[in-house]
Amino acid sequence: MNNLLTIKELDIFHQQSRHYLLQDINLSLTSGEILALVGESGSGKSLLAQAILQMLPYNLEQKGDVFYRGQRFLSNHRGKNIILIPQSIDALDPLMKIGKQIEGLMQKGDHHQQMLALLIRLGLDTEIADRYPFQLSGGQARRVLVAIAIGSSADVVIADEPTPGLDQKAKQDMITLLKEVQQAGKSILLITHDFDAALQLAEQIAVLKDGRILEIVNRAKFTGEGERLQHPFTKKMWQSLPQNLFTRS
Ligand SMILES: Nc1ncnc2c1ncn2[C@@H]1O[C@H](COP(=O)(O)OP(=O)(O)OP(=O)(O)O)[C@@H](O)[C@H]1O
Ligand code: NI
Repeated sequence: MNNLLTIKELDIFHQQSRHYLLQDINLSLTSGEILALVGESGSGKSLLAQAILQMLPYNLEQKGDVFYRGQRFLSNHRGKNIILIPQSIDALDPLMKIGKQIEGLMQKGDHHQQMLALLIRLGLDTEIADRYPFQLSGGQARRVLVAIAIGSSADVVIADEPTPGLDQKAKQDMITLLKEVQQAGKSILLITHDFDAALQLAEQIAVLKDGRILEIVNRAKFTGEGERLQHPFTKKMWQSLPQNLFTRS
């Protein structure tokens, strides 16, 4: 199996109190795959993204291993090999024009032309290349974050909560954009509380609860009343989807 990103026995804990936020996380992302990690708000999803990239807040510590293509992850893999689509659009550099931010992580060729082509491909007006982040709408800024990921040399994309509180149309647009990321040849670790979005995108779904992964389930197992699911929590999550509530009587 061609593993791009492997996470082994990863723990995250408070430096002072040794209180554990995440425990024994094991995941592997294969080439071309979308793997979803689904968990409730506050379950530690963003911290996991930060730990993978070695960007945890100073008061937290991590233990365990992260490998990129079999090599221990190093901070110079960040952006070049593994890129984050962050949860917050504030992650854009406020002082740099959008065009420059997209070109920043591109590797070869005519960056300017590639950048403009990307904007068009993602349904954005090329004029925004000359704007600053504060001049964009929230939806445009999210698209720009996706454009940066597609344009970068990284082949692993960690998408942290890409569909937060979006209306149905905006959410479906974002799902289409993430499929574009996959079609651009990248593998995605999709981190989300939106189980429905995860089911639409991912082949494998890891269920996070109380700091641990309960099970990693193939999408095909989400059928009927959930009889092929092992864990009661996963079953409940499946049965609580609006479309399943509707069909049950
Ligand atoms: N620097 C920190 N020090 C101590 N606790 C923290 C720190 N950062 C986050 N936490 C706590 O860790 C838990 C997990 O936070 P995290 O942001 O990873 O959640 P999340 O699953 O991404 O939630 P959401 O879906 O709302 O984005 C939360 O309870 C949060 O309060
Ligand atoms: Ni988060």
